[in-house]
Amino acid sequence: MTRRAPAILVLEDGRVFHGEAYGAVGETFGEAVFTTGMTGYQETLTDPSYHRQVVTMTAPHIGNTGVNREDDESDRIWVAGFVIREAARIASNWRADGGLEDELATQGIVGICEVDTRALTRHLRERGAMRVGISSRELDPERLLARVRQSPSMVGANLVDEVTTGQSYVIPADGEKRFTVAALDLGIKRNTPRRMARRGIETHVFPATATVEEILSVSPDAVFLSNGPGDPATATEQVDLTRELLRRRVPIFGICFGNQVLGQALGLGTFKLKYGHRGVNQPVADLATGKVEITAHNHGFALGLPQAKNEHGALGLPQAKNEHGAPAADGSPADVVFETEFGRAQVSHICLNDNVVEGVRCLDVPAFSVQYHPEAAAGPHDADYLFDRLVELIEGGVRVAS
Ligand SMILES: NC(=O)CC[C@H](N)C(=O)O
Repeated sequence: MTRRAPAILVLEDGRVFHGEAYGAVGETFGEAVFTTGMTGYQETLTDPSYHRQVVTMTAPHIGNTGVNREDDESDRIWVAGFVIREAARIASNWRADGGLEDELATQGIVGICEVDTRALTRHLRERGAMRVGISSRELDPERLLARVRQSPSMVGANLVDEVTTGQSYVIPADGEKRFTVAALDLGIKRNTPRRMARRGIETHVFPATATVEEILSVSPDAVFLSNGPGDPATATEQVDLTRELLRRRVPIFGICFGNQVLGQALGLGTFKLKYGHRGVNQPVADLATGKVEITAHNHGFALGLPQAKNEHGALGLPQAKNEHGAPAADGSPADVVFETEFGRAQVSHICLNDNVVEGVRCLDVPAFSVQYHPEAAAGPHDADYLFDRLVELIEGGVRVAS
């Protein structure tokens, strides 16, 4: 085996990791984040929500299953850089049609391997997500650090226009068409229309700049607000559009960035989590049923309710109040109902690791959204029922006060 070129990774706070070039040889900058998924590197790499992020895989052995043409979540790799511990020397999977490293190199994605990813992850958990640079060209940490500190921050980054489709397109229903959904592409993953198609939904995907008139021109039964990269506080156009849809009582379902957009349309704020939630084993409670689901996450921001501060002075879940404004008897978060311009809304889901708001549901207009990923690419599938709730919402079967 030929020796790899040396590479360095330098964090904004000056911490340096040494490794070897993996994928394209070169230099890259972005926000350093980690994901704990033991599987699904291909879905991660091609998820547009990771645009401008340098992703560290905590799974220690990456590339084992190569890459295939079926698991891509979009038509390219979006991560700004890729950090792994050990590169698999052989790709072995019946669906593989290439190796991961070749794919990264072909797409010009700079990566680094032989990094102590456990130490890097612990550092990010202690200090929080921060900017990072990887280089297999500039090997002087001080010089690279200066460039890291000049690179743009994720806070305030408006990235939706960089990932959205240029043209609208249609994903047909599987079998008989029952419904039409207009999806606003803020960085949509391919598996979402696929999950909808299974339920007889034809999805019309629109660019992020679509107007209400354009969206309503396909007579949608519901509007879907997709996941996407960047700081949701910059999504003012999409928030305005969502407010107009709420005013017209068009059914709405949102995922991740879409949840942050719906939440803002309801008057909530967003805030940056210390190091975010990324992985495929995050426990979420559905407060309507009391069930806990294991879910896929990829978010660095979350919705905060106006009074939202927990005992650590952070995170999204407020002091539980019932609809009369009194503290819930058992402190149950299920009673977190808040007033919006569009009637009452409720926190529908929370993350059991840290109480972050993971979903909201309107009680007086037909709209709901979740911060995590029911499309489950890559897995697990516990939250698939949310697409059934979308169908129920369309059919008017979801509890919507008159
Ligand atoms: N997956 C997503 O939609 C991410 C939303 C947003 N960019 C965040 O980091 O929170």
